[in-house]
Amino acid sequence: MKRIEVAVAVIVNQHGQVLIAKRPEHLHQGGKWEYPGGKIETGESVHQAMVREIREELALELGESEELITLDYEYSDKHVRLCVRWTEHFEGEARGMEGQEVRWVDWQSLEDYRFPDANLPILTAIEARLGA
Ligand SMILES: Nc1nc2c([nH]c(=O)n2[C@@H]2O[C@H](COP(=O)(O)OP(=O)(O)OP(=O)(O)O)[C@@H](O)[C@H]2O)c(=O)[nH]1
Ligand SMILES: [Mg+2]
Repeated sequence: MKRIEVAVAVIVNQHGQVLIAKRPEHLHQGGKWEYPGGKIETGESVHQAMVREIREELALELGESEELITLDYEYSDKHVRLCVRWTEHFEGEARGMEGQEVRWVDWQSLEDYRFPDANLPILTAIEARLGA
């Protein structure tokens, strides 16, 4: 099965809150919460794809970012590589441009939200950074 490469953004504000969005019901893994992002297009770096997706989905402008974790996961119907980056640099107010619900969540509360199965290592990586 083809593996799709996805740029994923962990966006953190000055209060240690992380921005999450709810995936529309009709999409793959719909109804669950996600770190915003989307598919990397040909010729794009992960950072570039992430900046483009966050502009499209949330109307936020991201600044510099750094790698957090890269992980491969095989859903029954889809294989994904999540290239997850970390940024504390953004301008604007997050809005769900595609009608999706968007929330800033204390990092300690992330475990209360249902994310796609692939996501568990991302939570561990966030906790390692913010909980240290
Ligand atoms: N954005 C995002 N995608 C995730 C996460 N976890 C996870 O398994 N995925 C999977 O990665 C893929 C990302 O695709 P997407 O639907 O966001 O892609 P996209 O924004 O380019 O949308 P499109 O399909 O309309 O082009 C989906 O299969 C989704 O289920 C996550 O935390 N954030
Ligand atoms: Mg997306």
